[in-house]
Amino acid sequence: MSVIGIAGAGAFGTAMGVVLAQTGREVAIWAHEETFAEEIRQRNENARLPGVKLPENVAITSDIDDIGRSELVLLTTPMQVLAGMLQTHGGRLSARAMVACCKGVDLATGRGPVAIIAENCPATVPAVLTGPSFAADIARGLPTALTLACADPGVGAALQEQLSTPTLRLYRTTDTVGAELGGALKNVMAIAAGIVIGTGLGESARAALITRGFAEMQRFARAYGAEPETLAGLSGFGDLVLTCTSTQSRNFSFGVALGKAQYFDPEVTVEGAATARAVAAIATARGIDMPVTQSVAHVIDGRRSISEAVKILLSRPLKEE
Ligand SMILES: NC(=O)C1=CN([C@@H]2O[C@H](COP(=O)(O)OP(=O)(O)OC[C@H]3O[C@@H](n4cnc5c(N)ncnc54)[C@H](OP(=O)(O)O)[C@@H]3O)[C@@H](O)[C@H]2O)C=CC1
Ligand SMILES: O=C(CO)COP(=O)(O)O
Repeated sequence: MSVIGIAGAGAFGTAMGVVLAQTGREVAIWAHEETFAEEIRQRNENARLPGVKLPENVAITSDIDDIGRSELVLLTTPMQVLAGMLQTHGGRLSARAMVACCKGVDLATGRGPVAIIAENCPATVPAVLTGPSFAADIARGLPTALTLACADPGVGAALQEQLSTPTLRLYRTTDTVGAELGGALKNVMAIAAGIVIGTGLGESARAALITRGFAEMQRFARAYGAEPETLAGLSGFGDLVLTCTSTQSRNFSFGVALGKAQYFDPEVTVEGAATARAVAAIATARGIDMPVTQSVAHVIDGRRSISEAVKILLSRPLKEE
């Protein structure tokens, strides 16, 4: 039986490993540090996904060769380390398809995961798995629906079959650009929504922010040739709603902490921060109007206070919706 390889032993990689193993398949999860791999093996649990025991058919390894010959590899590292990881290890991965689960835009290059996979692993077919799904929900077997995007329709259909489970329902598209941008941009909006709630601006303001944030996401994605339907689907609108309204979201919680001027653990993965900076820079260079994203980038870099950012957003010229 073929092994499903998972590169990145965080909450999401572990949750995917658990749910896929429940269908009887062999899964190998690669951690980049042996000490962490050993800790997971000892406890039969990953501290990044507490309370979830690993089934017997999930192996934890720190040897990239243990996932090297997998037919299929899920890439579950944070976005900002994806390029470095594939530059180092991509040559050892011979998978026919690699499915990026990370959400964001690479700050150094302005690229999404598909372009990074294509550059580092040209023989593989890149795909994207994204949508509204907290790792803890997936691992607990709660119903979850995601978008599987692959430009090759045949490979996309095969991946959809391979990665769907009784609780994880995948919808298919060939629009990888729309899928990866939806997942990247919703995290920026979640930080903004968190700031709105943290500063006490209210639920009405959050609804306005989500709606105008969605308009902004669509504008940016359109400039890259994405299909509007993709943005309106699970990978865009669906994930935007989840992440902007749940305290389970790290991006939202980071925004709340910013709004309340409270400490936030820098070790926590907050993909929207680097993505806000990356997208703001691209938007400026390409003349794409992205006021919420620009404000988030300014606030997290300390170049603007939250009250200044809100004032600027509210004093923009009145226009048609
Ligand atoms: N958690 C969730 O609910 C969801 C997450 N995602 C996405 O999945 C991606 C991963 O998130 P998540 O699993 O939550 O993150 P976590 O913070 O839980 O884990 C990230 C993992 O990546 C590891 N890592 C760090 N640097 C490297 C590297 N250079 N090479 C290999 N591994 C590395 C970390 O190891 P260490 O700490 O030991 O350095 C850690 O185990 C993100 O893009 C996120 O947006 C998508 C949907 C849901
Ligand atoms: O992407 C996610 C849900 O779909 C997880 O969101 P956070 O990274 O904000 O926790």
